[in-house]
Amino acid sequence: NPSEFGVIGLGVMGKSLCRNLAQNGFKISMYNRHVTQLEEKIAIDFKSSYQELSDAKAFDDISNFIHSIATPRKIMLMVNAGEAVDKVIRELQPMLDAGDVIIDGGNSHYKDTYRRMVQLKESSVHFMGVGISGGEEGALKGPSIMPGGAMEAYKEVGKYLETIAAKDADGTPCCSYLGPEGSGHYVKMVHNGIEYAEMQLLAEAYHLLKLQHKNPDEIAKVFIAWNKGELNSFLLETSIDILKKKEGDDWLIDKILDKAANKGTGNWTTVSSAALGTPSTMIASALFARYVSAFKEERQKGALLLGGESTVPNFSIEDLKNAYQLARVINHHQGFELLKAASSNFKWNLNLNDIARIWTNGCIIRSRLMKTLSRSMKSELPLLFETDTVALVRNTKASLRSIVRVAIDNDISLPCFTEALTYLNGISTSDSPANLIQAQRDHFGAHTYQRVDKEGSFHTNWKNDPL
Ligand SMILES: O=C(O)[C@H](O)[C@@H](O)[C@H](O)[C@H](O)COP(=O)(O)O
Repeated sequence: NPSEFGVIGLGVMGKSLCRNLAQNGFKISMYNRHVTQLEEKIAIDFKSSYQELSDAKAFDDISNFIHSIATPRKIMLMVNAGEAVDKVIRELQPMLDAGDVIIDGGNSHYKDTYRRMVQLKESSVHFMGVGISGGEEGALKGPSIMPGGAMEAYKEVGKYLETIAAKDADGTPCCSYLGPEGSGHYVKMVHNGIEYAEMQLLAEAYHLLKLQHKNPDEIAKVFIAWNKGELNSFLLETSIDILKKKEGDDWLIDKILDKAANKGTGNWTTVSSAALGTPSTMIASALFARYVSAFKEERQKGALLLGGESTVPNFSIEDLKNAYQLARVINHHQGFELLKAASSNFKWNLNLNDIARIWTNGCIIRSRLMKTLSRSMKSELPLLFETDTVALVRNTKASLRSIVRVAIDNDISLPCFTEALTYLNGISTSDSPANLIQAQRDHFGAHTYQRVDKEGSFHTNWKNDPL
């Protein structure tokens, strides 16, 4: 009997998805390419390692793999983003039939996804860019899935993706068709952008508590209390696990080098927000905080040459908690505003409530806040101006102000907390100083300006002396 679904690429995510598909009763074929003598056994060894894969077919020859799958074929690529995807497509395309569906489940750039869609269209093969979030465990037990591409293609593969996906509070799959072209990968990219700022906010809270000479266990206790309430989230739980992890008598966290890496999605999100003219300032701050962290030697030299004397910051846990809650809401507001801008710019007609719903389970940014947003978010109103958020701002802004003040007074760098307050003040300033910017642009570049008292655009000879 031919298989009904194929998976190419048995890395961490590929393996978990195969087991998830098999555990859900799907007849699958698995393929991993030859690289070294090791490869020889990858697919076959993997098959023999798990009972649920007993009916699965394992291949290290791509043509046998292709011919083991019923047509129209449904094949998911789980290979590294970039050239690896193009290489596999070049190998596959000559062997595929019209109507087959190729799904790219990796963290690919949405523009690459669109290019590949156009390329495969020449062979009447569908290509879908599908964001998959949740890491190794999520992929096995139920990830959050963000499909983009032709609806016609989704009709072929939706059943498989929805079955393996996490389920929301009502039991509905955290997977539904999002839109055309690279919209699926775009939504996953923004998911990761929000993830960057969420992680950075937790790192900044950890930093402040550590500067109060709290040890990792004591910091974990603070986070455990937060996790019981409104602030409950997967990333908070992850941070608690990490803070409690010991190596002998030492905490492992204290042994980890403070240089944050990245694989590109935060960068792409920041580039896209700049291109779309949407201020995703917290995601950008989180990305650049990772870049600053990479300059370890310079930071050590900076501490000696430029640093102030280290002082113990005096702040209340209550203020930190409120500041964290508000900063998270501003981060989500900016993320959804970026999705809104992309949806209108690319004419994708994204359903923001459904995206929030898909992000309530399975993914890295799943949280109680996301559940609230999936129910309350009204697409026409920016999240920040919604009644509940306005009330939250009124109740917690003082805390955010005091946390940022403590950072400034103690020479502590809190990029995301500080940016949250800066953005909040900026977006609630009716008379900004941008009028001087416009005049300066007109002065040195004749770029013209608009007036508050007359329609039209104006240019002024700013030099009082005649030209
Ligand atoms: O949603 C997810 O499951 C993760 O976001 C996943 O996609 C991956 O862990 C990212 O690559 C992390 O991004 P960085 O490597 O850039 O931190």
